[in-house]
Formats: sequence, structure tokens, C-alpha cells
Amino acid sequence: MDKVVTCVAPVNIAVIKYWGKRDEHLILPLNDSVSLTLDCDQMHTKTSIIAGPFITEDCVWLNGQIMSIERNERLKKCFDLIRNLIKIQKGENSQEVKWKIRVCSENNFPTAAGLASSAAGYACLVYTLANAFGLVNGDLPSIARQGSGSACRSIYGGFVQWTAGVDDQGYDSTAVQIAADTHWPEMRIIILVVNDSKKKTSSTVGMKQAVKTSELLKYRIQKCVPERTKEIIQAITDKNFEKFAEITMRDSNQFHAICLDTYPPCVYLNQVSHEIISFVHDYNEATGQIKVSYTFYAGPNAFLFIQQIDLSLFMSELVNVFPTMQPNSSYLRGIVSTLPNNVKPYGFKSKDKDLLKYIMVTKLGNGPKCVDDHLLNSDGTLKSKIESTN
Ligand SMILES: Nc1ncnc2c1ncn2[C@@H]1O[C@H](COP(=O)(O)OP(=O)(O)OP(=O)(O)O)[C@@H](O)[C@H]1O
Ligand SMILES: C[C@@](O)(CCOP(=O)(O)OP(=O)(O)O)CC(=O)O
Repeated sequence: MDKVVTCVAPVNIAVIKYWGKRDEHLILPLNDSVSLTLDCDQMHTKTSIIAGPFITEDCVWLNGQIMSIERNERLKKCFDLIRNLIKIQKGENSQEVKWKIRVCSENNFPTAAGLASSAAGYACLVYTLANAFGLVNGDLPSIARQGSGSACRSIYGGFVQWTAGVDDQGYDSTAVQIAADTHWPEMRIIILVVNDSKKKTSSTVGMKQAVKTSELLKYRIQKCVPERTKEIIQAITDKNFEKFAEITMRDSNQFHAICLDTYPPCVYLNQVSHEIISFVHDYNEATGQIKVSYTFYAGPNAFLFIQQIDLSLFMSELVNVFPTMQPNSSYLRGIVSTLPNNVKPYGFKSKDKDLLKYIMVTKLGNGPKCVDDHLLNSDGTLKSKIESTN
């Protein structure tokens, strides 16, 4: 391979959360999870790869900074698994197994801030490596999973389930698509960025502590997740928004209850997150229907779900309740059309200015894809000095 291969991969948002591993090394989960894959147009990882005899060492650049592969067990694992696949598909003696690989990757949204950068990042790495080496029919979700569990779901678009499985080696723990993005094209996702700095306790550490110490986690895994997974898949199949929305909110609340039940507790939500939760419930109460729902990751930022038909009215109310000093163009991002001015049908009171950093509106999308806009030159040098997006 003497040319650069570049791909983009999406973020996925879990509505039934993965939280807890049954095998730390293979990254096998204790419970099934369900997610929605977001459109790459707004949030994505882009990764360029070149490999060949002229590359002298494996190396990964992330957001303009070099990452140590030796000290990053997960990166090393993904490289090893891809080289194994090359051996299987191209033969033990294939020259390509010996080639060193240069990777340059960029997230166009904050890294390690509870916005699922590891999911998009590892899905993109594995997908780009597979394309660069012409690997066909490899189990890419299983390789991406060993970079970061949630990454296996970003290999597919639309609605995705990651089954926990029972096999010790994880052969039955894989991601499958429940429905394509086109199944529910009216679905919109609003991301309320409260804080985009690096979080204190990573998901990896937080869930490990929860498995060790939370009683509630056991109940969730045995009783709640199996029932909820079945119900939410049915709600997705039927496009039953109210059911989908209620399960989503309940699962997010339970996940954060487990974080508090962990000892010492992991506190990911802050005061603004709680104000968002209250506002969503008040809004639904005022409309007499569940029009909007929320889910939170391991951080204070909110992911809201709403259907296109309800978006404009809700957004008008949202920007009144969470006002800003910033110009409209930097506060409201993504696929949001101009909002009707000063519409306050339900008359909620405005809160302090700039509680939110920005608001992004997006929709569902496909899995990873190849693009032509490379981050590396064909001699392996970086195209430009990449600024960190943090
Ligand atoms: N584009 C990328 N390529 C390779 N690795 C990446 C990439 N983006 C992020 N990562 C890895 O993922 C780590 C961040 O993962 P972490 O789970 O802490 O945060 P997050 O994924 O943003 O948040 P969360 O999983 O809670 O949503 C980074 O420190 C880096 O090791
Ligand atoms: C809260 C979550 O986002 C946790 C994601 O955890 P990670 O996939 O980042 O954890 P590791 O497997 O240790 O890399 C919920 C989810 O995505 O399902």
C-alpha cells in the first residue's frame, strides 16, 4: 500500500447503557446495550493511514499530538488484531504483516469529555486499517470493541445493539444493526454542551469501580436491562416515540444512580445537567405528551431526542430558558433552521446566561466511510499542523 487511505466514523449515543465488564482484557460487557449512530456531517473522527516498507515505526497522531503505542495497550491490541487478520486473509508470509503503520487522526469535537470520542475514534481506526489493507469480511466490531467497548456500535449506522454474550472468548458478543437510519428519518438529536473539558473519572475506571462496589448494578443487569432492551427495540421497530423516550430517560437516570451507588461515588452530572432534566420533564408536562427525552453519558453534557415536527417549537423554548451572550451562529450549530423570534408558548422562566457552551442539532446517520480529504501526504508526513480541538 503506497497511498493514503482516509475514513470518517460516527459517534454513537447509547440509550441502554453499557456499564460494567465481564472481561477487562477482552472488553466484554456484563449487559446488552442499544445505541443510535449520529450523522458524520456534524460530529466525526477522521483518520488517515499509510503503511509500507518506507515507514520506519508504528506511530499514531491524535489531534496533533503523538500517542505512545507502547504505553497504550488498547491501541497495540487493535494493531495486533489487524495484523492477525492480514495473516489469515493474505497468508503468514505476506510482506504487509511486517509493514509499519502511520496513523493521523482528528476528532472534530472535544476528546475525552463524555462525548463518545473513544467510540468514534477506535471505530475509525479499525475501519480505516481494514480498508487500507484491503481486508474483507473481518469482524470489525470485535476488533473495535477491544479498543473501546462502545466503539463496536459505531461500525454500523442507524440503531445498533451490542449483545453481551456468554462465551469466554467473546465470540457471541458483537454489534448488530437493529434498523437503518432511514427507518426513523424524523429523529433529531440535540446535544447540549455544558462542559467540554476532560472528565475526572474515565468511563473505564468508573465502570470498574461500579462492578466492584455497586449493589444496584447487579439488579440492573439481571432485571432491568433484559426487559428494557426488548422494550426499546420494539419501540424503535414501531417508531413509538413516547415509549422510546421514556425508556431512554429511565435508563440514563438509573445509570447515574449506579454511579452514585459506586463507592467512592462517581459524580458525572452537575447543577446544569439537573436543570436540563427538570426542564425536559416540565416541557413534556406542559405539552401533555413526551415530546423530548434526555440521556447523559459519563459527563454533564445532555443528549436530547425529539422528532423533527416538534423541533422548532422546542428549540425556541430551549434558547429562551438557556439564553446566551454569544452570537447565534456560534451558540446554535448543526441542522437548525432560523427559530421564530421570542416564541414562548409555555412561558418558562429564563435561567442565567451562558449555562450552556453551545447547542448542536444533528440527525441519525450511517456507519464509517472512506473520503478523499487526507490528513497525511503520500510520503507519510502530516499535511498540516493540526490544532487540538480540545
Ligand atoms: N480519534 C481517535 N483515535 C484513537 N483514539 C482515540 C481517538 N479519540 C479518542 N481516542 C482515545 O479515547 C480516549 C478518550 O476516551 P474516554 O472514554 O476517556 O472519553 P470519551 O470517549 O470522550 O467519553 P465517553 O466514553 O464517556 O463518552 C482518548 O484519550 C484516546 O485514548
Ligand atoms: C457511558 C458509556 O458511554 C460508557 C462507554 O464506555 P467506554 O466504551 O468508553 O468504555 P471502555 O470499554 O472501557 O473503553 C455508555 C455506553 O456508551 O454505552
